[in-house]
Amino acid sequence: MPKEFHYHYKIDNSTFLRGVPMASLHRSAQGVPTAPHTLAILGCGALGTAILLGVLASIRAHGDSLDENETVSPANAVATQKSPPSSSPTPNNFIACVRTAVSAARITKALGTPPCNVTIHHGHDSAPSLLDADIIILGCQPIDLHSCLGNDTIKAALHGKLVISLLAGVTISDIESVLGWQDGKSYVPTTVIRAMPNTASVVRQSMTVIEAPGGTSARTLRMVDWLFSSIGIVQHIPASKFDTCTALCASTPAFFALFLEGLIDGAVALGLTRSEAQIMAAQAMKGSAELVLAGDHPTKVKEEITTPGGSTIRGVLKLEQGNLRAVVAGALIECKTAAEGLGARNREK
Ligand SMILES: NC(=O)C1=CN([C@@H]2O[C@H](COP(=O)(O)OP(=O)(O)OC[C@H]3O[C@@H](n4cnc5c(N)ncnc54)[C@H](OP(=O)(O)O)[C@@H]3O)[C@@H](O)[C@H]2O)C=CC1
Ligand SMILES: O=C(O)[C@@H]1CCC=N1
Repeated sequence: MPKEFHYHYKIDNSTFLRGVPMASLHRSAQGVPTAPHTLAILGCGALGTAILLGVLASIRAHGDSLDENETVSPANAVATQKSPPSSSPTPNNFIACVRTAVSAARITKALGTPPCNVTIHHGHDSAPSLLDADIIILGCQPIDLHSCLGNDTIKAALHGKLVISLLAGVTISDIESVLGWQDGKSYVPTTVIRAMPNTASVVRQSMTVIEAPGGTSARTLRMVDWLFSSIGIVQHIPASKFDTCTALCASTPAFFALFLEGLIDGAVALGLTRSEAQIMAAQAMKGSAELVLAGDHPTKVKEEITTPGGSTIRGVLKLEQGNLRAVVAGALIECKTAAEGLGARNREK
């Protein structure tokens, strides 16, 4: 039987209630502390850790009231939360579950000294830790869905709770069928929602799409919107668009990273240092994105820079010799198809 380990972080010397620093207890409108609310990340890998760090940073930025007035909210986002749900408790207690000690150490290192209560659990049976959780973010690889959720102790620990799946290509019904009880009962007592953030969650700049089945309670929707809008922008989408949005929201940071690498290599070839080129290229990319988020069409951004007979159009035409836009569109389509495949592969198990 594998050994299970727990690491508890105590941030200051304040009194702890069920492991939660008194200073971090959520207060209702009347100023009365509500019960601790626990968010677990089952499969706290690259993305789970980015979300955990982003949410903790959000809480740090807003103090013990968890007031979320600072959330990113562009005019065209369908759903963003500017404030935490007043009628539902927001998480103030966190559990990160992974399989291996190496991954637990990675999270420990990433957390540094967090001003919040976090428990890290590693081992192959996360069920005891999940008993304490109210909301579970599922962050394992799609191929690990069955090994992660498939045993009865885990299912029992999830009974009646909210599961937010990050898994690419894995549908809500895929998860519900894994959670279905083996004794023949057809109902699924766990609420399952899909969310597709990206690794910019760690700097609270994620683009997260959410699929919530009809009938999801308003309270649950407020909670999920608050959670992901605390680390970026949130948009609700139907199931039919999910794989496309997975490619567009979750995979494209890797595309942009490639573009940045090309720019940096070019700048280095021209004599800049890598570090100065990196900041300049990334800030130029960020500023361009901000212009589009502020309402400028990409064509306008391009046309305002390409002065007649100028230098920029020469570079743009060079990119078009490489068929840039068609290549990028094709890469996105490939990504979407591959995301669908991740789910299908899982169903064959
Ligand atoms: N990376 C990204 O940018 C994005 C990823 N996604 C989706 O998010 C999910 C996670 O991706 P990513 O973070 O990159 O993957 P990782 O491989 O980095 O993380 C997966 C984690 O799950 C843990 N795990 C697996 N099985 C169990 C188990 N039975 N109990 C507890 N922990 C378990 C692993 O632990 P251990 O390390 O100890 O083995 C690992 O830490 C995937 O489904 C992916 O499709 C979605 C959007 C973006
Ligand atoms: O590449 C992957 O498998 C995951 C899914 C979306 C982003 N990263």
